[in-house]
Amino acid sequence: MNSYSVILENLVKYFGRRLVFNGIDRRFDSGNIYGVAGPNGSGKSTIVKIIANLISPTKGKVIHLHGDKKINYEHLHNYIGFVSPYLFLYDEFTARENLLYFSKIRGIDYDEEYANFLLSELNIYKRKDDVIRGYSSGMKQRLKFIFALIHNPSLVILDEPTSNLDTPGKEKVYEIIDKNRNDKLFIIASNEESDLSLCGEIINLENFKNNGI
Ligand SMILES: Nc1ncnc2c1ncn2[C@@H]1O[C@H](COP(=O)(O)OP(=O)(O)OP(=O)(O)O)[C@@H](O)[C@H]1O
Repeated sequence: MNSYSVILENLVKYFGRRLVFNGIDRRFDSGNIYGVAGPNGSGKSTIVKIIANLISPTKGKVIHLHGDKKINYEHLHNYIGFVSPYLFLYDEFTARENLLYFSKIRGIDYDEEYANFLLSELNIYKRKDDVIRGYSSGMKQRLKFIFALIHNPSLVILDEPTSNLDTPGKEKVYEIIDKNRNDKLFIIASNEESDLSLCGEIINLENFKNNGI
């Protein structure tokens, strides 16, 4: 498996005149788990969305490397798994249909066996043919993990990964992260101490608020 890296070069984000963060230079390498911390509104979701190329930085850039090859943004979705409170599932479809259509949209072969394995791991296999509308918030969160992992991505970005999860759900998520920590790159945005305790290195966004004055 090739290594995967994300390089942030002088990343700056403003929304209008409000500075979110300024001057972030970092390199993240696979085989590691990185944390992004900071109080509510400090920019954790914003920075991970920028890393996933869902929104643009005001200044600076993000480089994704697979081995020593730079990845074009149009192919980025093949390499990234993203769990986020901002990710929406199709409420009228079942879990299985959601996974199937998601794979089609992404142009990846749907691996039913692997999907069933993940559904069992996350303990929602028995509900896979129920429409999502009837899922609890914790079940939806479990399904988001399956979405993030189904295409075996090199980079897994987790924004508030354990929100709505019960203790067995959290433990399962930590177990999956631990199993994959050697060959994937994990970036976890969270304020939960138990999430951050998995991380070898933590960026606190409070340290990137100065205006350069
Ligand atoms: N689309 C947007 N337009 C304007 N301001 C925004 C937008 N998205 C986020 N912000 C602002 O950017 C700042 C950072 O928000 P963000 O959601 O990244 O913080 P967070 O650290 O993830 O917060 P929380 O811990 O509450 O989830 C906040 O001041 C927020 O109001």
